[in-house]
Amino acid sequence: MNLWEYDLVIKNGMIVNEEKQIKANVGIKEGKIVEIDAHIMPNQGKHSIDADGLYLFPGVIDTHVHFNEPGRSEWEGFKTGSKSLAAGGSTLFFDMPLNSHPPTTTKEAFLQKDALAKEKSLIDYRLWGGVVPGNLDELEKLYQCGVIGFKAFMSNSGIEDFQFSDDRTLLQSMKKIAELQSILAVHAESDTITSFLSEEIISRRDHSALAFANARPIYSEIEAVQRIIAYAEVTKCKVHIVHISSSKVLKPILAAKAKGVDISVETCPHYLSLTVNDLEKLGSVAKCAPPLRTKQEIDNLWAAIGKGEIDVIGSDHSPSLVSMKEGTLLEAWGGISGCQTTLSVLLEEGYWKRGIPLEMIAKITSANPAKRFGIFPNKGSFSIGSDGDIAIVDLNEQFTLQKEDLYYKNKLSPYIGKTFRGRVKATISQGQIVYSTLKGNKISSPK
Ligand SMILES: NC(=O)NC(NC(N)=O)C(=O)[O-]
Ligand SMILES: [Zn+2]
Ligand SMILES: [Zn+2]
Repeated sequence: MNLWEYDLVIKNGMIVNEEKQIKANVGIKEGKIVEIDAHIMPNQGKHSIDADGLYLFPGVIDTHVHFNEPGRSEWEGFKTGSKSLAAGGSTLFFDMPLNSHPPTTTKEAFLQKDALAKEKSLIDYRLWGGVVPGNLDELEKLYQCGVIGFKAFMSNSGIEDFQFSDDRTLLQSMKKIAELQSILAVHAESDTITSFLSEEIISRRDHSALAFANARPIYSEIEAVQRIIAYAEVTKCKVHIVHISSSKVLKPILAAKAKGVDISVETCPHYLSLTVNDLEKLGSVAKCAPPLRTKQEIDNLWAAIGKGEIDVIGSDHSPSLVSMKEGTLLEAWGGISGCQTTLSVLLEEGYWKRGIPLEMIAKITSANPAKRFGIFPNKGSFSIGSDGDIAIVDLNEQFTLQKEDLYYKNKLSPYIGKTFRGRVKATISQGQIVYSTLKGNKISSPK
């Protein structure tokens, strides 16, 4: 007979879901939420957490990380990557097909990566499959392996072993992905525009932040988005536009949605908090593509979030060796490490500075991604029968991020030294406490 009714009880926390906040106790058993009630007694749980004064968010689903394993595990890896996510309140991630080697463009590569993720990840995960010129015949096999969706680039990916897709590759792959009823995530920048403009600054040897940003302009994103929308209309393929840097890119996406195109959109914490001036000041630690924009663009993206126009937040954690961030801005690795700081950035910039409701933050970090990628309500929901995936947050705790706080293999972050209000105190993934800084009478286990 089981002595305990629940494996874990979290009492007195304020539960935040996409619609409302309620104060209740939560009972978790065998990895699932089995009770949400004002009356569960804490001693009914084998383990218990006193969350009085704390907020319980549905575990953050990070739809966009590059953990580089196998092949480039010196850059990150499933162990350090998932530990960083857990420390930031994430309980599920979708790993991108590129920056690992081999890239996840074949069934064999999928199986190799999946075995490593299974062995090493602290939290739950899914893998993206890659679309590259020449791997059309692999898409169905990848789908059968259980990929969460497919990813293609419309411009240079920054890495030799993952080529961007020409228009014909896009059309053929989208037709296939539509048949499979899966989804294509797209890095939408025009290669023609970005390479044309980049050649100019390279020949001028202009290494300034503004030159880099101007060589990857907003209209290059808009052009790519418009083209992919046209291809979505032709093929009826579901699409998801990753990491938009400006609300101007949102306009054609919203217009397509209104016309019935099955399209969704992601932005990242860095487009919601950092500007091209920060790139100038911080250097290549803040280099990414598309690049950081202006304060006005940040405000406009937040306004769009307030209106519910952005579906999903992904960190686009794209780490590298520290040495790859040295040298000039044009040579340095393009990608920001950010998977640990998503919730803190959203709480500071969204909730505290701009009054974005906590429910909206829960929606774009958890409920929406789960719905869009077909895993709701098992994931992304605070309800009976859902996975016990919870981030316990002290909204009022202020902290200044230190390099030593980071669990990344390479401790790079544009947020080191920045102060945030809202700190993750513990993370529960499928009922297991995978991260906790709760102490003393706040957390108890059988003696
Ligand atoms: N090779 C990359 O990881 N690229 C990533 N880099 C960025 N965003 O700067 C991305 O997602 O495009
Ligand atoms: Zn990208
Ligand atoms: Zn990425």
